[in-house]
Amino acid sequence: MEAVRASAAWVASRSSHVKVDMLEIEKAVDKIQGNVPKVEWDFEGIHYFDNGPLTVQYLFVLDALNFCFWPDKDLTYDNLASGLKLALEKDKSALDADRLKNYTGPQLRELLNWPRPLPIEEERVRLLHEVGLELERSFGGEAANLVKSAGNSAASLIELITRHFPGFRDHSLYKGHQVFLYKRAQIFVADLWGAFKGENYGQFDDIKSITIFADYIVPAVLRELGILKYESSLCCSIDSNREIVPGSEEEVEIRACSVHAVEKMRELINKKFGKQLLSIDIDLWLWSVGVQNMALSHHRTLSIYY
Ligand SMILES: Nc1nc2c(c(CN[C@H]3C=C[C@H](O)[C@@H]3O)cn2[C@@H]2O[C@H](COP(=O)(O)O)[C@@H](O)[C@H]2O)c(=O)[nH]1
Repeated sequence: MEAVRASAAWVASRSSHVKVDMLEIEKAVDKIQGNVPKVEWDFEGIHYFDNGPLTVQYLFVLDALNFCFWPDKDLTYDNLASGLKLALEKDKSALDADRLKNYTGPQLRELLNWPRPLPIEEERVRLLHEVGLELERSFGGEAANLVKSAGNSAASLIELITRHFPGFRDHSLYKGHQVFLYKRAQIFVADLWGAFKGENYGQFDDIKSITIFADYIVPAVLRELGILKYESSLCCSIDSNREIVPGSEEEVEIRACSVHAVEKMRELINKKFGKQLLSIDIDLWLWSVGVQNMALSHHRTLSIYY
């Protein structure tokens, strides 16, 4: 994803509220001697997997809704992944395109077995409808056909997704420049790759083009490691749980600098230790550290992108 890598670097070079500390990247890399702890995809054991097209449908719906859990303090990504899994195990047609087109908010809650309205529920419902309609119109109702159309290319799949599904167009304007982060489109590719272990629907010959997924957990871990430095008013806002406006310089800088910092970390590890590490490997390690550390404060932005 050259557009993501390039625009993240562009933001990092002009950033004023967030800085990437290269010395701290070097220290972190030396500390682990270039050995990024290997974290297995689905280390939590919460995802649906049957090695076929229904898994692809599951992952696409999962990543269509994979954003903004924090407004409900009890809701996490785990609830979404395991809720959709249980729903599918009960009813194999629960995620069929014609069903996705018609879910209401209360039905979605019921599907996920969640007792109260979900954060930004109307948007979640709208995005489900968008997925159902467009899958039906252009891909015979099946996310598996969307993946097949990309011909084992991660970059082509991301292009297809962002062309057909506006809800996945995770971009913003920063100092007059269009910045692409494509978090949910990229994480869908990574989920396919992880679930199918690089084969079948998970075979992507250019998997190394994927960057990390700019969410609200990885930046918090990078800050904790000292790799991201925030100016004091931003520190204050985050530590006091004040919301950061979507599309603000602060928000774009936090996300773009996270992508850029991990790209620099990966380049350094690969150069210094002769490895072929992927950004996905670093992402899953940092993310798993972050979600297990409940004390980390993260930035809070109401967004459908992450
Ligand atoms: N960078 C990055 N962000 C990720 C994930 C995942 C899950 N990936 C699955 C794939 C394989 C594993 O087995 C994982 O289960 C979710 N998120 C983001 O985190 C936030 C939710 O946090 P909390 O509210 O605490 O649940 C939210 O923005 C969500 O979009 C990841 O891998 N990387």
